[in-house]
Amino acid sequence: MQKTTMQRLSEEQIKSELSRLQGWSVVNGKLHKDYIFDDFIDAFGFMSKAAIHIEKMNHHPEWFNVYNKISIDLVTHDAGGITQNDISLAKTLDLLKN
Ligand SMILES: C[C@H](O)[C@H](O)[C@H]1CNC2=NC(N)=NC(=O)C2=N1
Repeated sequence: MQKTTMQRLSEEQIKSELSRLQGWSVVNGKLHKDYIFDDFIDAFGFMSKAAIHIEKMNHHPEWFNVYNKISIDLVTHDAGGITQNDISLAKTLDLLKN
């Protein structure tokens, strides 16, 4: 698998990206959002659908599911911070959620 070098975004760049996203914030240095679904089946369906895109992007979320809730944290481990890959994944997840 090819490794792409990704630059950590600056505080300013993150702030500007956040202003164009809905419901995302930075928590403990990671892009964070909680999604609420009707039930577990809906939440799990979303995760399955998202998994296809995640694999294609080769960029993986930290996520935690309990029943109808998915708590999502996005960070680029290779870069040790938030990169454009995290922004792209946030946008992809939001599109799949709606
Ligand atoms: C080898 C492979 O490209 C890396 O491990 C990828 C896979 N998915 C990844 N996902 C995330 N969130 N951060 C990474 O640094 C990362 N690196």
